[in-house]
Amino acid sequence: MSDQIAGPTPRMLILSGPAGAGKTTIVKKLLEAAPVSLEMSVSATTRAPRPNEVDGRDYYFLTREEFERRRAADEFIEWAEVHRSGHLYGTLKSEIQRIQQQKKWVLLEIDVEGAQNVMRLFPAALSVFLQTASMDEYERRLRDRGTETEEVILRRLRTAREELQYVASYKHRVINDDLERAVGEVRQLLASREAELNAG
Ligand SMILES: Nc1nc2c(ncn2[C@@H]2O[C@H](COP(=O)(O)OP(=O)(O)O)[C@@H](O)[C@H]2O)c(=O)[nH]1
Ligand SMILES: Nc1ncnc2c1ncn2[C@@H]1O[C@H](COP(=O)(O)OP(=O)(O)O)[C@@H](O)[C@H]1O
Repeated sequence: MSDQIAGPTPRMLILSGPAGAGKTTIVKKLLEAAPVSLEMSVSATTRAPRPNEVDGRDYYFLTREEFERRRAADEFIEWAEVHRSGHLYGTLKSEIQRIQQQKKWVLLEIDVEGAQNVMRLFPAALSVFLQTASMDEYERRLRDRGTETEEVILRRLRTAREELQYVASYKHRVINDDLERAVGEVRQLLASREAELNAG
């Protein structure tokens, strides 16, 4: 599966967590400032873009046919159907290659299922599960964001409860109650891992 990717990089950060946990917010802050040079792998998805999203920057927005064609052509290192939404999400090999060629850290913001597959392929990757302080807080944020219907919110809450069972498979867990502290923790993890890799 990873055959086309030269030398599986240990410089990879996998970030997962329930919808509304703050992944997008934290990724944005990391891309603004981090102790290592890192770049986001832009995923492909069959879901529709939100009003502020740009094709090729936030996601590659594909039709289901195009996604399936690329999947059949073995263009993904992993893919998953997320949130029982019926929508497919996947990490393109070409993205990993593009970032590796620049000798940067690869940042993957992917769901728990996809993350399990990537961890198998790249066991040396740094993995972080992002959590909110409580399920109540999580629900409040999801509602405050105001981008989803009630049905979607309820489905995501169910998914979030299931996802919590995967926490143990991540190397680190960061609680995003205070945003600056949470971002600081992730930056610290990156710095420590980079120092470790440079030493060894
Ligand atoms: N497996 C996998 N999951 C992805 C990928 N890209 C995004 N996701 C996950 O898809 C889920 C939904 O993302 P999105 O539609 O942007 O909604 P959001 O979580 O509310 O921002 C999140 O859990 C992401 O981590 C990918 O390439 N592969
Ligand atoms: N530490 C925090 N405290 C309060 N609100 C936060 C915090 N982190 C993120 N948020 C807010 O929570 C909402 C969901 O965050 P978002 O980054 O979109 O989550 P995700 O990408 O995990 O779905 C957004 O409105 C965001 O501004």
